Amino acid sequence: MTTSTDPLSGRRRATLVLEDGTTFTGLAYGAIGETFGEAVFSTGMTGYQETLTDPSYHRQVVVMTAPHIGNTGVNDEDSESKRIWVSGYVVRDAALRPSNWRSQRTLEDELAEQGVVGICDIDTRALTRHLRESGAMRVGIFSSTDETAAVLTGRVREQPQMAGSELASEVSTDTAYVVPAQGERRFTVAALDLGIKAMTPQRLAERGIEVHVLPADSTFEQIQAVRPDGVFFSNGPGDPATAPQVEVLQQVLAAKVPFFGICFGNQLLGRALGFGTYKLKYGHRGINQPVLDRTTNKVEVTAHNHGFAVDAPRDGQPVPAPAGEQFGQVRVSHICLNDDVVEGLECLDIPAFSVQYHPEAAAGPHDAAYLFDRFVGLLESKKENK
Ligand SMILES: NC(=O)CC[C@H](N)C(=O)O
Repeated sequence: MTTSTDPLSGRRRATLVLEDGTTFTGLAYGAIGETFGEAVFSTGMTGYQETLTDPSYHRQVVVMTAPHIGNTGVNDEDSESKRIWVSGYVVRDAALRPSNWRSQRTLEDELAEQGVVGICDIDTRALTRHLRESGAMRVGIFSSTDETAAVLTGRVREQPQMAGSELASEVSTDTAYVVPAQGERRFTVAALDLGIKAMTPQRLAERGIEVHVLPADSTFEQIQAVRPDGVFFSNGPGDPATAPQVEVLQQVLAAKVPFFGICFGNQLLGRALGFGTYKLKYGHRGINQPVLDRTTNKVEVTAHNHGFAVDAPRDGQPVPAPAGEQFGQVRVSHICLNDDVVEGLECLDIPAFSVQYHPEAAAGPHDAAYLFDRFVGLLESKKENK
């Protein structure tokens, strides 16, 4: 494949190679070099800064279906963590210059500075359709090698699969920290950082919760040490089937400490209750996914980023938790209206629930903000019964 310079744009040529041998030729975007990951697509039309900095995208190459990316630049306020986590970035038409009153730098400079290899000027519709038909798969982006397509395909196939990868430990905080409650402190929550997005503790703090963010390898004793009124498990990258935190969560549930989980946290609640998790063909990523909340029968438009899902009875009928009597009855509380994928779990006998999507809404619609209030409700009822 050639890495010669395109005379019109002055950019180097770059190649995207999927593990099935499909290749797309475009132009280098961001850092020059090579990168690998799982190719996934996001349908969000805004919020690329939040997407790029969401630790759940660790080891994924994100293809944006919105054709024009970079228009609003990058600022110091919207990042969901301290760095960009995607391992590669694929866009159709990179904005030549940002135009937004909040913009402080260009997206391309940010990608280059953080060493994120990307590609632009490829047919992202064709690539997305391919991923939709064939499923998410391993991919490489190359802008610094002249090796043949066959050689590059072979190198892509040597990369680890997403299924079976334990990644939360690679993105979690090394040390615990506290996000103070805004206004009067009403509750203390221990939040296990499996790849937590900055907006999540923020949403809790806004409701008078002091949030103790703890490293992913925290033990039940370390969680108890902050004397929490409730426990939260965050979003995060990787395959939930590999997560060692399930045992800790079972201890939390057995102790009847109020629990709320988001995304990876929902998958871990599913596994702690004895359900399986499985890999979706191409996942849900975007900010316009319709979900039904069975408690209110309301439909909400929600932000998603998940490639795995919980395998639990979808009809919403309560069933005994397969992991044992101590967990009581559980039901699927939320369902995706596009494809019937499980989007939420609710325990009926212990104070625990979770959702597969993103009520913190960064980026995304705020329809699901009520879930944080539901958690506060659980914390309140537990405190009253103490
Ligand atoms: N955003 C998340 O927490 C993602 C969870 C998990 N890694 C998945 O892809 O399904």
